[in-house]
Amino acid sequence: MDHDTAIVAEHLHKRYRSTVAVDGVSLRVRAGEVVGVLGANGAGKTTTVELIAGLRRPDAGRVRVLGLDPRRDRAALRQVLGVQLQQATVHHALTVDELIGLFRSFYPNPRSAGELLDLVDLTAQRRTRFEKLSGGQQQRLSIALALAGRPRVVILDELTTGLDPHARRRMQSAIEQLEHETVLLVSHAMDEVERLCDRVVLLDAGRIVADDTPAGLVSTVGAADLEEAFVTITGTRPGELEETA
Ligand SMILES: Nc1ncnc2c1ncn2[C@@H]1O[C@H](COP(=O)(O)OP(=O)(O)OP(=O)(O)O)[C@@H](O)[C@H]1O
Repeated sequence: MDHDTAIVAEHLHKRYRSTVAVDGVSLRVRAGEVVGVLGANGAGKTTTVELIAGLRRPDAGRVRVLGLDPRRDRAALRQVLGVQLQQATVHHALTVDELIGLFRSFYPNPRSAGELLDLVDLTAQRRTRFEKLSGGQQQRLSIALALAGRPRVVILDELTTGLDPHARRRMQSAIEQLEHETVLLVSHAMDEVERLCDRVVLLDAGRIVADDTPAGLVSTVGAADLEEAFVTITGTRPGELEETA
């Protein structure tokens, strides 16, 4: 893998019992690129990023993140990869300060607690236990925790879903401020993808059906905007459930 490449996924397959979730996904992400992963509900986005993060084992295929095998090189990967998932799995009785301190302690050169609190606008909640935070605040904290160790690669699964407009803008500008990081961003918000992403991959039934810049995708199908391109290619709207046979 050359130095320019941050993520390589080759021919990934993942099945859950009778459901084929990921059906031959191959993807290459250059260092510093911000790539959006789009698709209807159930298209395989979360499974794909979980395979890349090493949280699930592919049935077939190969993943490398900065040259590391996510399952074999777990400890090394944890130092360079930050992951924000839909379901936070943190200790609910700990306060915001304690969780940030805990995550900072995992890394040799973490972002400061003040910077992290400011980034996600939780300074006023720093002494609040996780379980007492609102859903949106918990989500913002999980973004701060994903960024605590200055990861070189960041995986964000639904960065702003469920956040109010102010918090959405705030989280998007936090991601815009990341300068050298490689970002894989699962999103249903087409405005967010157009704003943040250099490139988008569109999944449909576990396969990549488009891989282009947002503008390239729009012009290829002759759409007015990314949302219309999404509808044209997948036959569903972003966030809508995919038709199953
Ligand atoms: N743990 C699991 N066990 C069984 N089936 C699963 C599991 N996780 C996902 N699936 C199925 O695999 C398919 C892909 O799911 P996945 O969560 O990857 O899609 P997604 O594109 O992230 O969807 P969403 O937009 O709703 O988050 C779906 O049909 C889903 O029902």
